[in-house]
Amino acid sequence: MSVHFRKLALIGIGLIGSSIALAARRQGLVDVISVMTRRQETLEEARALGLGDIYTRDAAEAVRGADLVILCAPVGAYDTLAQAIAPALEPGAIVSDVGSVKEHVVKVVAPHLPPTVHFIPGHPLAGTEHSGPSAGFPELFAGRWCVLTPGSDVPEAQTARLAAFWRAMGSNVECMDAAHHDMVLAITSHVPHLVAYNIVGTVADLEAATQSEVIKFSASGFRDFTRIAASDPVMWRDVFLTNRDAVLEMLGRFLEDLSVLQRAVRNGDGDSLEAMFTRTRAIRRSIINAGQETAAADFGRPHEAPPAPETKIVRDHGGGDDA
Ligand SMILES: NC(=O)c1ccc[n+]([C@@H]2O[C@H](COP(=O)([O-])OP(=O)(O)OC[C@H]3O[C@@H](n4cnc5c(N)ncnc54)[C@H](O)[C@@H]3O)[C@@H](O)[C@H]2O)c1
Ligand SMILES: O=C(O)C(=O)C[C@]1(C(=O)O)C=C[C@@H](O)C=C1
Repeated sequence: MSVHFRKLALIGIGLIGSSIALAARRQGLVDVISVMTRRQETLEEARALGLGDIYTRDAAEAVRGADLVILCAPVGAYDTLAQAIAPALEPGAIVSDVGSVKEHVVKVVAPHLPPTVHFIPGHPLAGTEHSGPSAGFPELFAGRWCVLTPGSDVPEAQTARLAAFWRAMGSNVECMDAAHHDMVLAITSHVPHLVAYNIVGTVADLEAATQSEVIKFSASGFRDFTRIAASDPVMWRDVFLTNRDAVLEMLGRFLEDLSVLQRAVRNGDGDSLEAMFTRTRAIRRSIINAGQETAAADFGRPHEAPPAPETKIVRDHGGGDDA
């Protein structure tokens, strides 16, 4: 099993696409990188940064001859992009993506793909609030999880090959089914972003209404929220349009728990508040400790031999054939 690919096609070259280009190049995982994007201006930016070897606005041309294709555009563009690349895909190629939602991706991409390719949706749980080709950096995936959601028809060796690619870029890899992914990410990523967008919007409205300098004197806790709320508007619009059910379910749970806190504040229930905050402080500390352990992995050395496949299977995939 080889972790090396002849030609990697990146369809979309923003924060995630450019980080893959830089990491794959640095680790010697690919011979040729073709870069496709919709706008000429973005393509020229990618070219100036030297992110690839071939630059095109034609998605079919980008994937021709590629043995690894990764969709790195906002998920709202996937349907059209899948249709465009399908006739040009090389038999045996791995087709993957990095989208923040997974059931929708399976639903809109899989029906267009020929049966000769291996479709393995993916999601690196790593990012920043920045976007565009110049936002990428090769260490983005180091010590971070990458979730793969292969359908049951995908040979294990192909999933292991893609998992080895992500591990060579520094990621830990876990497989799960698409619906489980969407539920977990709804509460750990999508609802937190919604909360950040909301609180920053509320503060801005209050500032305008009271004509006071609320934002100028904001403390660092609020500034942490503004970082998240600065995330790409198109990407996040698409996340909420395509993971609606899971987000609404988790938002309901979140609002119930918030009203428990509201009651504790109203009643002056210090014991409940302190117990809650003690629990969440412990969670933060355990995340930081776990992060330090995984980041200590030996990422950064040029990739020499493919690591043994040790991809963890969390659940059988149940969503691959719903397309
Ligand atoms: N930003 C994050 O934190 C993060 C993390 C993990 C996964 N993701 C996922 O990665 C994907 C890309 O996100 P990003 O942060 O790199 O976004 P980005 O805005 O930085 O880049 C998106 C790129 O997609 C391309 N693009 C946009 N519309 C297109 C279209 N219609 N056709 C072809 N190309 C198009 C452009 O090259 C653009 O630069 C999204 O699906 C997102 O859900 C993002
Ligand atoms: O660090 C950040 O800025 C992010 O928001 C990254 C983050 C997240 O952790 O929620 C955002 C969206 C992704 O799909 C994966 C990662």
